Amino acid sequence: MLEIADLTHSYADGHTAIDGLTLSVEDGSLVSIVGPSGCGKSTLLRCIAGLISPSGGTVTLNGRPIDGVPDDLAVVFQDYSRSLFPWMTVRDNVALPLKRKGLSRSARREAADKALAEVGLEGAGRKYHWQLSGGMQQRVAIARALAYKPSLLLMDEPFGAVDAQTREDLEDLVLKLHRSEKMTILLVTHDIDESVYVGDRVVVLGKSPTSVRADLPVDLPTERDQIETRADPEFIRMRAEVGRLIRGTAVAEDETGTAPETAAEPDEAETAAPAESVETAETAETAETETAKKDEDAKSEDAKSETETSETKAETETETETAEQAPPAKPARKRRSRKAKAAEKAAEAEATKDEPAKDEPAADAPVEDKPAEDKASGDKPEEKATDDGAVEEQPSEPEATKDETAKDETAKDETAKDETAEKKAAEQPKRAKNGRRRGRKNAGTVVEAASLRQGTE
Ligand SMILES: Nc1ncnc2c1ncn2[C@@H]1O[C@H](COP(=O)(O)OP(=O)(O)OP(=O)(O)O)[C@@H](O)[C@H]1O
Repeated sequence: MLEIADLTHSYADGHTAIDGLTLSVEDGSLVSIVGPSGCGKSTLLRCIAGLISPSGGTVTLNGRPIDGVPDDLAVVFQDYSRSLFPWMTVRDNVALPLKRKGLSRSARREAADKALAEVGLEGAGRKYHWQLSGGMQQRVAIARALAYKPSLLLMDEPFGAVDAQTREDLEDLVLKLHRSEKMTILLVTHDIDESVYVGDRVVVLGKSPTSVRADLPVDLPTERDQIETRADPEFIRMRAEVGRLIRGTAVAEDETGTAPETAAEPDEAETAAPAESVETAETAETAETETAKKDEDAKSEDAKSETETSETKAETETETETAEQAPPAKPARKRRSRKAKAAEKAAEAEATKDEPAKDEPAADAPVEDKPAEDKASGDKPEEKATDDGAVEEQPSEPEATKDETAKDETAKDETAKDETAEKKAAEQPKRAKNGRRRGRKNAGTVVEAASLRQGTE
């Protein structure tokens, strides 16, 4: 049981996002949360996830006050590209949080495969997420939450970045998993129809500073169908009511002239600045989470190249190496010749092959085996890197490569652009490794803070 009592949160700049919000969520229910843009939905989820400490009130999960990210909680955010690691296979991404549960490697992989099968991605485990469509990537993110088996799953606009058809498929997937896994789900959405379609209840939040404006039970058959349910008179009535409540919030407050226009809380300014504030907060949060994850993963990845028994030693050595070598790694790279780079890539590819070869001899070649997808390996990571905190530093590498090519090579270097997909694939873990090393530099304190669990994104 999740219980939120008289929750209040004001940000450091004095803006109050939540004011006196009270809500109870029974175990096993799926509650949709809707509200006007900027009202405080994400702030509420972050308070529940323990990612921010509320200014006032209490949040308790199964009787325990939340004062950090609870162990049995998982979060799925809208932007899956931020939460999946490009240097890890889909399966390893899904298995990663399970380290927190102390499962053996084989148990983690088994659980990951099972979760992937549940979201319809059996067979995709050996690929990288950037080889998959947006909808498939979000399935991976859902599978990761699923594998973790949280008692509470928080979803913040989880289908906001996919097309309409995929969105419907994912809604049905969540409904199916909710029924089979019986986990409690809180789903924040902007989509009124979606809130009614998936929810057992729809909680409508009021304008910022938000509190619960209405808490409506959804009186529709448990089995939902995209065509029939949406044509159900009760569905139509509900969506109209929720719509009125959301719009009514703005109208009622506008009419009173109290909320938006006061100098104390100018709403226009709030919505102009907020977008950036929110983005900044999310980016920082994701970067922190990812840094924490990178740290965890880097330890594991480094250790993988050693024998099982020498894991600790490998980790220690790599840490030392990182501390000493990480800072100069980037400039040094720019000066390396193509020959040296090629040798390095080959070595890197070999190192990468070593790891899966232990458990699954053919698993190392998800990219190599698929020339058609190799183009993606050259393009997608760069794209992702642009807006992906985790990979933020990675894009500089392809750029650096281009610069170098321009400076040091002549027409011959045009050929370098046509490097085989194998080389690009081999380069991917290389970039990733550099990213991990950089990330690790900052990871200590984040891991110490420990508020960000592997199960959160
Ligand atoms: N880090 C922050 N510092 C200051 N104000 C913030 C911060 N994060 C959010 N806010 C403000 O708190 C309010 C609620 O933001 P929040 O992101 O929770 O709203 P939301 O309902 O999730 O928005 P949206 O529907 O647009 O996703 C907004 O006015 C926003 O500007």
